Amino acid sequence: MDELAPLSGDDSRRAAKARLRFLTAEPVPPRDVRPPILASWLRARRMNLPADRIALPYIADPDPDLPLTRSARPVLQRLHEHLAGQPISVILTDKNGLVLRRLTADARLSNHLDKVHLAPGFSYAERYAGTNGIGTALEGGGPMHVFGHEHFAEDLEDLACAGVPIKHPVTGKTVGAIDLTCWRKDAGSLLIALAKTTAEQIRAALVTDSSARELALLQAYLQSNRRSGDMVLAIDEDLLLMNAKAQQNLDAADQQAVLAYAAELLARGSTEPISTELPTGSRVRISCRPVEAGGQPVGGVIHVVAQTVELGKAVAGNRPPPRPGLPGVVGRSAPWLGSGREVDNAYRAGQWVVLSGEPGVGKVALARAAHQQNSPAGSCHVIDAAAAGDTFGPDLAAELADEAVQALVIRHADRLDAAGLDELVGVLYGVRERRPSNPPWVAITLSEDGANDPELGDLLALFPLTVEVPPLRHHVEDVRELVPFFLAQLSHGDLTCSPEAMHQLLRSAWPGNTAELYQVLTQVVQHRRRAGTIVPADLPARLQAISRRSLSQLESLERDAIIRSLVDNDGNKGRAAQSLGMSRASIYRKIHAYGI
Ligand SMILES: Nc1ncnc2c1ncn2[C@@H]1O[C@H](COP(=O)(O)OP(=O)(O)OP(=O)(O)O)[C@@H](O)[C@H]1O
Repeated sequence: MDELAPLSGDDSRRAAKARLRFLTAEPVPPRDVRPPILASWLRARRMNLPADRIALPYIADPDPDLPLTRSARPVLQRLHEHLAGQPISVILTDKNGLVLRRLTADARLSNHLDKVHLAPGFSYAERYAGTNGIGTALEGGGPMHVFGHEHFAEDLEDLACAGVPIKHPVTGKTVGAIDLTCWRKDAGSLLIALAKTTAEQIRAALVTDSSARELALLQAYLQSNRRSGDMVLAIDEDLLLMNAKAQQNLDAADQQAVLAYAAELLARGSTEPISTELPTGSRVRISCRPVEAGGQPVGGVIHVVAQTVELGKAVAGNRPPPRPGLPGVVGRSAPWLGSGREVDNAYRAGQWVVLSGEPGVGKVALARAAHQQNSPAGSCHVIDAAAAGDTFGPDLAAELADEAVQALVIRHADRLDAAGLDELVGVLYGVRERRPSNPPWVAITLSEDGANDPELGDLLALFPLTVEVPPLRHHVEDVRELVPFFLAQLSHGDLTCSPEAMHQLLRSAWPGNTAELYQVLTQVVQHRRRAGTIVPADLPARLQAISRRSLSQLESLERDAIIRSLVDNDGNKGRAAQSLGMSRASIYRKIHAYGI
């Protein structure tokens, strides 16, 4: 049987019989089915895929700005026009089989493809759809033609498809696939030839576009590098350029942190510099300028400026050894360590500090940890302003007058009413006069909006520094350390977490942050009275149900923007979509995909 020629009537009947035999676990004569098809059927069987229907999950709203989508656009459009009204559908997918675009001129074929979910947002990877032109071509890494009964799922038996992987012209890696799908009865050997030519044209367009993009980025980088003596880096999706100064002064952890900050600035479209501390303790100012080519964003040029003379390796040989994290808290991600270092430095400098962030992110925990690090023998008191009674002012004054109190944390300061705020400001103003030789260190915690509340102006004037504590979803990798840390406290080391349960915990968005993780583990420990290993079935149902992949940093920023917009628009999805400049359909899909 010719590997790429369409099946004759006899071949087709033989393939139908072979499929039936295969599904009823009878031996399949090798001449009745092509070897790559049989191999694919076996893979589908191993994955327990249903053969009687197609059951695909909706994966994600395709990004119209992927380099592949952009480069392929004119090629697909031209082919679509040439096919003028023919019942052939032109389909572009990413490297995982996620359908990015579908162009179909024929309404009947288009309806059928909708029914079998061969549509943008669904993945035709073999692991979901079984044997098919897209998934099987991607699996085999070469052109693949799948006719009628050769499809594993019965729903696809009326179709024929020819898929060809698209390889990146420079890296040679598969970046996507092109697929032509038509009715089984219309299939001809030209289908695969046409798919191959189209894949080649897209590859050529990728060469032109990626060199234009890379050239624009390189020019912007070289200009910045020539003009400034700063550490300069440039990034796009695949490329990282770095000058010698950045290479010498930033170690791997610092580089990663700089790139994470730059990605955040680029996503926000912000050119305002940010000041921060890097994991090795260097204080720097980071700014990021977006670079465009042909009106499309291609990446950014990052400037990193050292803010103190002690900057890490800038003083060669004098680099202080990296300090460990603060006592009593765990987590090694750059955002978490960065916040910890800022609070720690503030404590050592006697600088009062505002800790702002979502509920349960660990604001009080960080303030306590900084105190523990620097004055382990002294006492640190925490007052909750949300529970303040009539005697809030006098209680606070008494606490602060006590010379033994070296640190005071006032949590939820933004929940005080106007009178409470006045009292707080009055007491804090008086404290340095009353304890001139031994002033206490004071930290207040605010919700993320509190820092911008004009009512808090007088209070905030007393605090020169605000440290943002990141939500857990922005450093979810720290869950790996938080879980054993909390389990040791809650179960005295009797319980450990299985890799499968950890996998589920790492996938949650943790809207209640670390406090929610602690609560979940408390529940698990209470329900599981026996010592041993926590498995997914021990977790609350909502965590067991999470099957989404982990979100990238940009995706989690997008999810946050959608949540904020929904809150601002009282949950009205239409208005939220409008204010974000996305369609209603997109916001519905994203709400579903991000599990909002
Ligand atoms: N990195 C961490 N390591 C260990 N424990 C942590 C960490 N972060 C938070 N916790 C613990 O998580 C719980 C919640 O933290 P914390 O009370 O400090 O949050 P918060 O941001 O001050 O909350 P809220 O805004 O509700 O006042 C506490 O039990 C705290 O000890």
